[in-house]
Amino acid sequence: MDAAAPKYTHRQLTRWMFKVTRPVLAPLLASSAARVADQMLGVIMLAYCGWQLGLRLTGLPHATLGRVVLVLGGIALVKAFLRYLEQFTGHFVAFKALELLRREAYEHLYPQAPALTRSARAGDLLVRVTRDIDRIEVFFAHTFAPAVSAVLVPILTSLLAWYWGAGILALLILACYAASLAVILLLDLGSARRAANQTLQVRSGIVTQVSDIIGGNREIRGYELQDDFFKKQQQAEVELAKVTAPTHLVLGLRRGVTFGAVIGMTVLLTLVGFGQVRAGQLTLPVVLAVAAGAFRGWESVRGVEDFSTFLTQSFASAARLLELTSGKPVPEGGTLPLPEGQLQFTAQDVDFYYEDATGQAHQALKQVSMDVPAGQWHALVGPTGCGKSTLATLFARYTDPQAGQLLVGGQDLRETQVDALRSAVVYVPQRAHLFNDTIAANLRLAAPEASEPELWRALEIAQVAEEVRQMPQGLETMVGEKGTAVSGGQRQRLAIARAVLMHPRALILDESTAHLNDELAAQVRRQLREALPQATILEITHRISQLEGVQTVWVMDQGQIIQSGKPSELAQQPGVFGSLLSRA
Ligand SMILES: Nc1ncnc2c1ncn2[C@@H]1O[C@H](COP(=O)(O)OP(=O)(O)OP(=O)(O)O)[C@@H](O)[C@H]1O
Repeated sequence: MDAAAPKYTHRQLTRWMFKVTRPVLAPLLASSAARVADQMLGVIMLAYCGWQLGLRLTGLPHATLGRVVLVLGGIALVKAFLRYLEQFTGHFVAFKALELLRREAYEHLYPQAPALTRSARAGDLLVRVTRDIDRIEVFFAHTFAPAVSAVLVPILTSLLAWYWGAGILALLILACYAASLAVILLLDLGSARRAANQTLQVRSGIVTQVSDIIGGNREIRGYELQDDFFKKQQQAEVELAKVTAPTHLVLGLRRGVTFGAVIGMTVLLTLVGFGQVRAGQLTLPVVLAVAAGAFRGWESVRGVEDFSTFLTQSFASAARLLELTSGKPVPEGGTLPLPEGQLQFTAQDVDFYYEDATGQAHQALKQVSMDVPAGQWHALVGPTGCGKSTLATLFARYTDPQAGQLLVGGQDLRETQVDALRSAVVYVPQRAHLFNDTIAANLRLAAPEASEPELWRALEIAQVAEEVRQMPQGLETMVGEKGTAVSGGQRQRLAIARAVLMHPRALILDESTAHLNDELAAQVRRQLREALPQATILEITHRISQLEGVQTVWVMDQGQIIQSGKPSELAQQPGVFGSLLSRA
């Protein structure tokens, strides 16, 4: 997946962000109002100081120092309260926006799984649902209120100047603010936006690398590849420094421009103001009040500096998240209940393609047609990578084929209710995932109401009960992250036990006994057959010499079914099955 942002316009992204975070719009407005009021009080404070200084310099009646301090202290108190209000509502908005965005992401991810998780890079996915969401949150925390105050504070400041009779100075303030805003925003376009997109891409690559390193730690140590991986990480860091350089250049330039502009504006206002004082059109206190107030009001424009940086990053992140959440839910539709009775499966002229990271399609299944008779045990065999798992996941409707049709009990899978299908047709994947929880909790994922005796029964069928009994914590044993605290064979049998608890009408076992010795594997198969006498069982296996009780075997090669029949018949015929058998 590419992190390219231009897929969506800023308008589309803004509309999407506001749509997702609609519930926080009211506090967002409150936060913005508090910010504007706070900054305007800042303007008034400094203008008051300028005014009092002007009165003193011109010998006009002025307030005592104590009174000035009292007035400033009073304003400061209100200002502090407004600042607190802005921060409080701003943080409320930010955390609520985080929650809403996360919910939006996960709500859209689940319907796309498991097709999405089969193809997306796990690290990149992780970055999108964590870092990208954090960046979008910044849009609400640091972007909206500064944008509002950057527009309103200059207008209100110049209105104040106009109210004091300094019309020309008011116009000058507006012109200076507008020019600076334009420069800041223009300096941000182009290179900075591209840099933000590239940065996200590189960062996502780094996270993918890190998750790869953590996952493949044993291999890296085993093959002594630490230096290679370290160098790879270093290269990525260098790349990151390279792509972030334009952003830093723009930031530095902008900081210089804004600092120069604030000084320039204050000097200009003072000079023009003095001219007007000399011409008798304005008084010195007004000029000093306006110049000081305008100087303070600059804070609002400075906020735009940060805001435009955050905005660029937020848009880039929003584009990546929107791309993820707008992925097509797989599968869709399906209103018919599952047909009654034993389940028969049919594939008719099925083609399936995987898309790689560059968007190129690779065909995994070619014109596959097969009939899996109901209520018997069948096997799917073939060399590695020939398409067995792909075909099996299509029967559980993890995803849909690009061409052809799949039927269950004579009914199109696309027309069948997905929930009904998934609770009746259970696919036990090659690398079944165990969650970092107890054995009991992992089993109850399939059947939350299952009693302890039911759990033990399922474990017995899967031939793992004895081992669990011997564990000090028994059913309460933690399986560790990704089930690393149990052996590969135990993990597989726990996954089988979990499937058994669903009382499936059809079971697809994808190399589910690969880690077991022949004898244990045969026991598991026998127990399963006894426990699920009516179920249709399709087993993907490399254990080709152990197909006792198997009615039909399909042999696949390079995405096609090339042989099918009873194992004993196929063993007599020339072909792939015979040669696989001779090697077994
Ligand atoms: N998520 C994926 N993205 C891209 N290509 C994939 C993906 N999964 C599988 N493939 C490719 O599709 C083809 C069929 O893969 P599949 O896993 O179905 O084969 P298999 O027969 O089950 O292999 P094995 O016996 O090794 O498990 C292979 O060429 C594989 O590289």
